[in-house]
Amino acid sequence: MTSTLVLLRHGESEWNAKNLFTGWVDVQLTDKGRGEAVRGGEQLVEAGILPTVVHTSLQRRAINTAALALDAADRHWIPVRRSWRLNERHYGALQGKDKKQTLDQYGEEQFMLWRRSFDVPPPALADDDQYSQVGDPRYADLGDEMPRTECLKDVIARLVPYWESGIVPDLRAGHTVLVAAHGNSLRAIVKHLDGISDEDIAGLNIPTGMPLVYELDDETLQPVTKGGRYLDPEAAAAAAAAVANQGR
Ligand SMILES: O=C(O)[C@@H](CO)OP(=O)(O)O
Repeated sequence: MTSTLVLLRHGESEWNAKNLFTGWVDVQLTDKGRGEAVRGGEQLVEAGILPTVVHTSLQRRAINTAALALDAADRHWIPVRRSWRLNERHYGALQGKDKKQTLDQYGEEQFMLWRRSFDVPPPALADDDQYSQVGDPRYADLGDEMPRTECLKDVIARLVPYWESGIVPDLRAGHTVLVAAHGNSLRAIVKHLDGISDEDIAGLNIPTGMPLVYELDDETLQPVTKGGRYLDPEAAAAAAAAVANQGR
């Protein structure tokens, strides 16, 4: 027997459209992003995959994507769980910076280290920066855990406890679980599930608004098929390549 897990990156956000590093800045979806979210929900219906519980980050692009996709699937009523541990990677001092300008200023190697290396975080964001989340009430309980920058390794360290305590129990209870989150928090889940090496994860990119479906063995919760499956694999491959090329 298997359990079904659906990973869904939010639809295009306003800062995706402007090519800005986003991280914990709580930007809105664009009209295109809202359309992607609805289409994601329609794809789930066409595939006969109906979520019975949804997990989201605390960021509106993921929250609103989940709501739009579930509404399109007539599943707007299912239980919702949210955690900061599903938030996008905190992008440190790069938050709000233009990706192309950053590439031009620092060069390809440093740019890609910051974007995709496993363990090199960008410089920390100052607490008085306009894009800091210090003082945001939704993070009031975090105390020392509140990040000022993160690399993917840091995201895995804060996300896996939620995977174990929040998502695994729902899978074990037989739920079809939808996780609506972000490019890098979902890369963390995929790395954890598929056992991808610290080097190889650099090459993995997740497109916006496209459901990625994993069947997990009930006993081990290991993927039956590594990498899962996109419901529209050709469109997902093209969109993932575009994410990889951002800044160029
Ligand atoms: O800016 C961000 O927060 C992320 C996702 O949009 O960007 P990147 O793909 O460069 O990690």
